[in-house]
Amino acid sequence: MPKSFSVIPMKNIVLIGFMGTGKTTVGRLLANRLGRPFFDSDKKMEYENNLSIREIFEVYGEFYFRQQEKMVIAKLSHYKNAVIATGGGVVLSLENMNNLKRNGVIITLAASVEAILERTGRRNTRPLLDDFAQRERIIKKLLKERAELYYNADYSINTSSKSLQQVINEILFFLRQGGYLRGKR
Ligand SMILES: Nc1ncnc2c1ncn2[C@@H]1O[C@H](COP(=O)(O)OP(=O)(O)O)[C@@H](O)[C@H]1O
Ligand SMILES: O=C(O)C1=C[C@@H](OP(=O)(O)O)[C@@H](O)[C@H](O)C1
Ligand SMILES: [Mg+2]
Repeated sequence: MPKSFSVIPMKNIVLIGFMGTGKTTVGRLLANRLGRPFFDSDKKMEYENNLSIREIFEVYGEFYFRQQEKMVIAKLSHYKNAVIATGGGVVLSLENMNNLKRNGVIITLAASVEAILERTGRRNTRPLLDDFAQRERIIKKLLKERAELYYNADYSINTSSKSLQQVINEILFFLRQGGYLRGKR
């Protein structure tokens, strides 16, 4: 019998949620905390295409981006013990969600329009929010379209007025309560 807990295959911890809710940042910190590998579907797509997300949108368009996203999610879903941050639009595909759920516990990060505006305004890396004058309207529209899809999760956290550390502690509490973590961590 292996002594180390880490070799026991465990579910992936998958973060979903709208742009700017903190998936990439929280995912990386959580993975460090748990000593698990971290993957971000956008980063993996950028690496595999040798293009930034912005370039993929500009050169090939959103449809191609969504196809690439599906391929990356299908690959990541075969991993074990990982923390996976997804892009905000991953919920648009039921195939993505079914893949992620097969071996993952799904956690939604949510945030108010104000927090999303503030957090996504720091760096202009999201092609869907390029039109600066229309950002608030676009965020509200997309949130409305997707709201129900983000409920497709095992747990949900409103991060609006929480620090990164508070968000991580809340995730850890949920994971421990749910028996998703084994060992001392
Ligand atoms: N709870 C939080 N409190 C304050 N800032 C946050 C919080 N969560 C994320 N951020 C910041 O918001 C920005 C967007 O976060 P990011 O992880 O890229 O979100 P996502 O991957 O969900 O789009 C980053 O600058 C990040 O540091
Ligand atoms: O919501 C979306 O459709 C998108 C979210 C982005 O990821 P983040 O949620 O990490 O910003 C990125 O995948 C792309 O710009 C499209
Ligand atoms: Mg991200």
